[in-house]
This record gives sequence, C-alpha cells and structure tokens, in this order.
Amino acid sequence: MDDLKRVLLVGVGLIGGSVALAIKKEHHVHIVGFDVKLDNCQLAKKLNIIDDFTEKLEEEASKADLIILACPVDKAEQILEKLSVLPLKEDVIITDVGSTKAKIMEKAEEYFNNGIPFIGGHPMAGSHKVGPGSARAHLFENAFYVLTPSQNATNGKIDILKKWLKGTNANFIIMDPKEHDLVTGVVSHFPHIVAASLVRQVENHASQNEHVKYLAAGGFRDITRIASSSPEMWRDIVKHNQPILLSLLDQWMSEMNEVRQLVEEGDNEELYHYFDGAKKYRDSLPVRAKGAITAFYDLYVDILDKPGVISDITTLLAQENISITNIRIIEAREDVYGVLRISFQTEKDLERAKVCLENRGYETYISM
Ligand SMILES: NC(=O)C1=CN([C@@H]2O[C@H](COP(=O)(O)OP(=O)(O)OC[C@H]3O[C@@H](n4cnc5c(N)ncnc54)[C@H](O)[C@@H]3O)[C@@H](O)[C@H]2O)C=CC1
Ligand SMILES: O=C(O)C(=O)Cc1ccc(O)cc1
Repeated sequence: MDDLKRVLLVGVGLIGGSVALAIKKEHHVHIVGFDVKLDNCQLAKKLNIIDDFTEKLEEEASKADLIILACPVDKAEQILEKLSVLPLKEDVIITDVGSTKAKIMEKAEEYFNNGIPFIGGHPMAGSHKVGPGSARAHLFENAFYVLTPSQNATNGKIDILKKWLKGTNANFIIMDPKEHDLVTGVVSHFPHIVAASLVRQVENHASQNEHVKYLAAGGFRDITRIASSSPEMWRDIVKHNQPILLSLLDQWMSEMNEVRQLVEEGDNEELYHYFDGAKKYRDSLPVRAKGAITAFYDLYVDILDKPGVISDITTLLAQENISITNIRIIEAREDVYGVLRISFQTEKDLERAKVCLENRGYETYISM
C-alpha cells in the first residue's frame, strides 16, 4: 500500500467520479475523496469509485501524487489557494476539470510560482445529472479533453498527466485558456443560457394557457435538456465567463432584433434565406463527432401496439448488457419511422442494440 501512488479527488461528483473510474481502469492506485457532502464520499466508496475519503484535506494533499479538483469552478479557485500554502510532494501534479479555464489559470500562475505544475483540464462531455451515482468510466470516450498547462508545466509533466488520464480514452488538446473560454462560451455556455430562457418563456405562457405545458413535452423538452443541469454549477460558470457571455448576449440581441425585423416585414425571400442559411450550416456539422454538448445516440424501433413489447425490447438489451440512457414512445410519426426511441451513451452501444433487435425481427432506424 505504501508504494501505491495516491490520488486526491476534491469533489466526488459526476465528473470527478468518472475521472476516478477511468484512472482505476489503467492504474493500480489509491484514490482518496474529499467532498463537502459526506454522502457523496460514502456512495463513491460503496461504488468503488474511491478507495477512501477524508475530512482532512491538508493532510491528504501532502501525500498525493496527483490532485484533481472536480468541484464547481468557484470552489476550485478557493481550494487552489489553500493548496498553494501547503507542503506538497515535490513531483505532485495538480489539475482540474472545470468548464472555464482563464480565471483558474490566472490564479494558478499567481499561487504556484514555487514550481508546482498546475495543468488545467476540461473533459468536454458530461450530462445534466450530478453526483457519483451517475459517474461512468466511459463518459469521456472519444470526447475532447482540453488541457491548459501553466508556465511550470513542462511537456514531461503534461505527458505524465495524459498517462494518468489514459483510461478516459479522450482526445487531448492543448489550448490557450482565453481561447478555450471563448469557444466553450459560444458552443456550450451561451446555449445553456438560451435553453434556460426558452424554458422560462414557456413557463410564463403556461400560467396563462393550460395547453402549453402538454405541448412542451417531447421535442421541446429534448431541445432544452441542458436546462436541467445543476444550477449551482452553471451559476459559477456564468460568473467565471462573464465578459465573453456579455458580448455573446449583445450579439444575440442584435441578431434577435434582425429576426424581429424579418418577421415584421414578412418578406418571403428574406425569411427563406434566414432559415435556409441555418439549415445548411447545421446540416454541415459533424454528426458522429463528439462536441461540447453531449449527444445521445438514438435508435428508433417500429413496434406493434401490443402489451409487453417494451419489456421484451428492454429485456433483450439487458441480456446483451447494453445500457439505455433514455426510452420514449414517440406519438407523432411525421419525421421518423418507428415509434419507440431508445437513447444510448455510446455509438458502440447503439450499433450493438441495432444488431440485437434486428436479429429478433424488429425494424430499426437511426435518425441523422
Ligand atoms: N456536468 C458536466 O457535464 C460537466 C461538468 N464539468 C465541470 O466539472 C465540475 C464538477 O461538476 P459535476 O461533477 O458535474 O458536478 P457534481 O455536482 O456532480 O459534483 C461536484 C461535487 O463537488 C462537491 N463540492 C462542492 N463544493 C465543494 C468544496 N468546496 N470542496 C469539495 N467538494 C465540493 C459537491 O458536493 C459535489 O459532490 C464543475 O467545475 C463543472 O464545471 C466539466 C465537464 C462536464
Ligand atoms: O449535458 C450536456 O450535454 C452538457 O452540456 C454537459 C457539459 C456541461 C459542462 C461542460 O463543461 C461540458 C459538458
């Protein structure tokens, strides 16, 4: 046990738990969790995500070979300050998993002028769920994993961190922290604000018209899935990426003013051009690549309206050990063939499910 490498995981939630599981896949290691929620530590230990937990951050930090900050970004900054005045191991590496990078890198450069390498990290995959109960070793498979090394982080240290994180099977990319915050602002943080505001707009109307809530089921719920994410996490992300989000909001408002004008003028050609431009660009986006917002892999299955059919399908998939992330009956058959939509977390699961169900005579379709 003494010669086992030690990892300290600060924040034992969805992302920290998933990183810990990925590390355990590749390394014989002792992982100790620290979390303000004792329940999360207890659950993570029961699920073998961590080997132990502590309430003494200082004591464990000084024994760790790798320290991973996986708490909300605001808290990560505070922990980093605490770590900077502790006697840490000479060859320790500190990293984080936060969704914003510029602020934490600024703090890291300020606090760690003693040579300790901080390498910012952002695994660009996740979900709207929280806590270690939803952690999965394969959560980051094929996803981008951004690294933002501080001045102290040599290429050798970056390679060591990549080895630690090999089990994530993610694609590592080095980025400048400010560039990272701009790009994620555009494709992740700002869409989150829009999703939340769409939901709030529907809620306002629902109080005046009882049909709104029922018709917001299904597709509307799907396109606003990310609005169900942790409010604490998103509050902190928005505070951290404030200047970029303010500028994106200004751009969006001027875009909306243009749209308002288009709607007011009602010009056939202009309106067509607006939607056609959006369609063309959206259709050109890679379908199978993993982006900043997690895509689920959906399979549509034609089913006959007879009792027991759904349980037959879920039993077949369970027998093949294929996990389902969502299952829904689609009542309108306009756009897709088939009526049962099953979502999977990986493309591999989707393909295995397709083969499994087709072998049993079900007709299946993958929608683009
Ligand atoms: N949820 C997602 O899809 C993604 C989240 N991230 C980032 O990962 C980080 C963690 O988020 P999740 O795992 O999703 O949330 P989570 O809520 O599942 O886990 C966060 C954990 O941090 C703990 N925590 C809060 N304050 C703490 C403190 N002062 N000290 C120690 N532990 C503390 C919480 O009790 C919780 O267990 C955030 O910084 C977020 O920006 C990054 C990529 C994806
Ligand atoms: O729920 C989703 O799909 C997400 O968008 C997950 C997510 C949240 C925050 C990140 O920094 C990266 C990914």
